[in-house]
Amino acid sequence: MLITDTAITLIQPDDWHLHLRDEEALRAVVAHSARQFRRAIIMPNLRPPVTTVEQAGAYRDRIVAALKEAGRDPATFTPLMTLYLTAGTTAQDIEQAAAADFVHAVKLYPAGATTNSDAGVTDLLDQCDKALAAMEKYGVPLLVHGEVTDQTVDLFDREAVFIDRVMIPLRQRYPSLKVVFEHITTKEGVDYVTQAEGPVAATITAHHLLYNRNAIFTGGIRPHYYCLPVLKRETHRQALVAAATGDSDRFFLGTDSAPHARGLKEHACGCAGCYTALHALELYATAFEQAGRLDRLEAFASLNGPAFYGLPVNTETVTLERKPLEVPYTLEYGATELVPLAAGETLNWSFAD
Ligand SMILES: NC(=O)N[C@@H](CC(=O)O)C(=O)O
Ligand SMILES: [Zn+2]
Ligand SMILES: [Zn+2]
Repeated sequence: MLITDTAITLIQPDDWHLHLRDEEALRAVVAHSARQFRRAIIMPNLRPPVTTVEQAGAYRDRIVAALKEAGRDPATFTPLMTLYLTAGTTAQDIEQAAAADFVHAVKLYPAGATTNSDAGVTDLLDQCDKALAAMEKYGVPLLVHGEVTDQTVDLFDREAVFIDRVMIPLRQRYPSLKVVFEHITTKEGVDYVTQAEGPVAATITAHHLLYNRNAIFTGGIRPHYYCLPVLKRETHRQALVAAATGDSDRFFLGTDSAPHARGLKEHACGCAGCYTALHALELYATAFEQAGRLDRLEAFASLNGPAFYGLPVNTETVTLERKPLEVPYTLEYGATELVPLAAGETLNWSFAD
């Protein structure tokens, strides 16, 4: 990694948590991720969800076609596909996933926890024993949206309660199962991942590093800062920054870039998700620079993820220049519009093409 007063050059990063959607939306966003990242773990929460290897293969083909249509060489961006875990996922589904070179993980959405999670699992340990045992056996990682959906649990406590009610019993029953605690948002999440025995890691988004929950309520309600798990108080943000910029190799980059049409965000019941694929590395660099730890960006963005997934480190490099980047107010999104995170603000870094 090379850091000068005017630029940072690092091994090209990967995005270990990305929503690309489908059809028009996919065509509108895919080039943004392909511009900055070499690979990405593609979330399977489409409607209907991607539950089989066959569906994952077809989705991958649509991503590749969209890349070509956007004028990008598909050889420069590899979608790493995932399956959506349901009560119907069989050991055979997992065996097929393990045998398919383009499927890299299985994703747990607790039913009702987030966008397109209705097909998710209502009781993981009860419903998914055979699938989890097969994942442990074949080394297929389980990616978790780690929030309980119990309506008696406060929204801001759902991640911490998930650790006690689901994560700890899960890891006791399947101690060698690889688990990625996706988009962690709390000090409890950081502490758990730092201390847990066995193959456990976590992704952290740029928005959870940059903002606390005040961002949702600054001068009025700001729907473009609403995502799940929701932003937390400042002490949690600080714990996330310490984890991302610290010495543990268990934390790595996952943008959770989750596009929703502007009209569905600015709505009486607005969708959860922040769009960050446009300027992901600029946002992460801003957070690492604020912490005085730009030197840790490469491990977080480019080294720790491949090590956990057992994939090679990329050979290409990318450069961020210290040059103001004005984040646009809106982007085209099929026939509608998309509002990127930090719209209208100016960042100190610009990705160099
Ligand atoms: N993060 C979000 O707020 N939304 C994601 C789903 C998810 O990752 O939970 C989405 O698909 O829109
Ligand atoms: Zn999620
Ligand atoms: Zn997500």
